[in-house]
Amino acid sequence: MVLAFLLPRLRRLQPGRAMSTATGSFSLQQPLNYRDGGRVQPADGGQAEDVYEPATGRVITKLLCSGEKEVDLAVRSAKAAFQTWSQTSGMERCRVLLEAARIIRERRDEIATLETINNGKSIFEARVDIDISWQCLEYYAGLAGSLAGEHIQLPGGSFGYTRREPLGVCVGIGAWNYPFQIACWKSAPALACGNAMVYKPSPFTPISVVKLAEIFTEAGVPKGLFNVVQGGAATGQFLCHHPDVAKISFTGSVPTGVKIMEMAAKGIKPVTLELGGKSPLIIFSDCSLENAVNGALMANFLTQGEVCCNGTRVFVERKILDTFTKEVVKRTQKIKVGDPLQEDTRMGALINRPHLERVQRFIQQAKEQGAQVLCGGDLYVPDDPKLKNGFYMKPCVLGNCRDDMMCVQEEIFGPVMSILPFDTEEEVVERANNTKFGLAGGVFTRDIQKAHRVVAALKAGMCFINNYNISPVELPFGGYKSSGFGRENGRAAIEYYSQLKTVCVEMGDVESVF
Ligand SMILES: NC(=O)C1=CN([C@@H]2O[C@H](COP(=O)(O)OP(=O)(O)OC[C@H]3O[C@@H](n4cnc5c(N)ncnc54)[C@H](O)[C@@H]3O)[C@@H](O)[C@H]2O)C=CC1
Ligand SMILES: C[N+](C)(C)CCCC(=O)O
Repeated sequence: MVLAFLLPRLRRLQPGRAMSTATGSFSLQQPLNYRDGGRVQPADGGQAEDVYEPATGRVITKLLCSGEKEVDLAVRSAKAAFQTWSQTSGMERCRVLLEAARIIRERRDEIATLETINNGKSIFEARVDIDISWQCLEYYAGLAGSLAGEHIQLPGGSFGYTRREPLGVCVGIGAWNYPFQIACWKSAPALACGNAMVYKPSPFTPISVVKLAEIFTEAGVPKGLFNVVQGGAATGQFLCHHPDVAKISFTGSVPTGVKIMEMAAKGIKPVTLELGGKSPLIIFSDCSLENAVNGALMANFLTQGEVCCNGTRVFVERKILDTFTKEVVKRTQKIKVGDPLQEDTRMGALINRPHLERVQRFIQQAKEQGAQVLCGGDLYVPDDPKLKNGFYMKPCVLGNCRDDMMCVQEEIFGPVMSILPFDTEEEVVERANNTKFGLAGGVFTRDIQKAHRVVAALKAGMCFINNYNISPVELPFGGYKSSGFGRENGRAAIEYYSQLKTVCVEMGDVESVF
């Protein structure tokens, strides 16, 4: 069972507060910025952008982009909240974060519904995202009380100790594929460590993060500790350049990651970069075929394939190429695409029209370069008239692929799997690593030595053996090479939201050199 890791946690779920919004009926008038404990209109900027419901192509609200003044107000407010929050004990922070986790769990359906409306992913998946989100808050709540330094003995009874201190106002900049979850992956460790955060979601998905801000306030974080500013690149730049910002954690594309690092360099600000990928999934002939097929679907088709760590280069040992491919194609054709708020839908709509067209161009180019479309790839227009203008396509499996094709080299960020045959372990490891990215990788085999040997050789930050794309919050997540650096989740993230102070204590007299 691919989702088995979640089941013990899901059993603890309280019944969700049901939300009955139907696709095509949602609209929002409330302001989308959040500052000092409430929703506000931005103080300046004000350029309006349409926000869409991908399932129908409708505009559901307008986003007002924040200008320099608004960004400054948000950072100032966070700085003031930091003064009190950073002085609380870890146990106090733990209690507040646990309360926030509890509220998210209670409003799971409501938040998942908003996420589905604004992102286009199926409600089934959105609920899993929200579960991972509250688990993340619970996890860092648990760590908050035990953040500690070391005590080191020195000669003559002298000693030193280290303190793990917060950084100050951290900036989170998120992508549109996991709007609520990305905000939790950043804010939970940031707040647990005693920091404040100003968060800027993607302008495509501005809605659910404001709910998170409201929940933090309700749970008892000081006003201003978690502020939201809305906008695109210009707003992001104001944030990155702000002198009172201590750290930037970014999730998004490689080109933007480069710009973020350049801006951070000017202020000597530490950065966490969670960037794109083109990860390999290696299927050996001695695998459990059923698990490998399930794994390949998990690795390619969650959130319409708009997942950074997707295993989109599926290397299959030639001996089982035909059997594996046949089964993967059969299962892919059965994926129910359509209204994402329907309980039995498993693939919704892509984020917007330009992105859908970009994915289509990749498929067209793949065909021109000699790949064979084994299934899907075409636009899909559901029968339901209200979905006619939605951004749907059928999940696609490409055969006859070669390593030099664009579809195998570039991140498509859509539901497109490329199948590549291989003959030997040595060969496949070399080909798997032959990429500028290094976010994730996976291997399916029953041979445990081979499994560990292969993942040890993969140049990627997040490797899976006999599964793919599950995300226990206890495990660090992040990339190698152009996929970025720094880690989210797990104990490792603490290091990226705190700084170490060393205190050297003299118990004797000063022996001066002079
Ligand atoms: N490694 C990871 O954890 C993840 C990586 N991604 C990557 O993100 C990409 C898709 O997301 P997009 O939102 O299209 O990426 P993007 O890079 O266009 O935008 C990401 C965020 O950065 C902001 N931004 C854009 N230009 C900026 C600038 N000059 N200064 C400051 N902020 C700026 C955007 O408004 C948005 O909030 C894919 O390449 C994907 O691989 C997406 C999700 C997770
Ligand atoms: C949740 N998971 C593992 C499927 C994806 C997380 C990374 C991302 O934001 O794309």
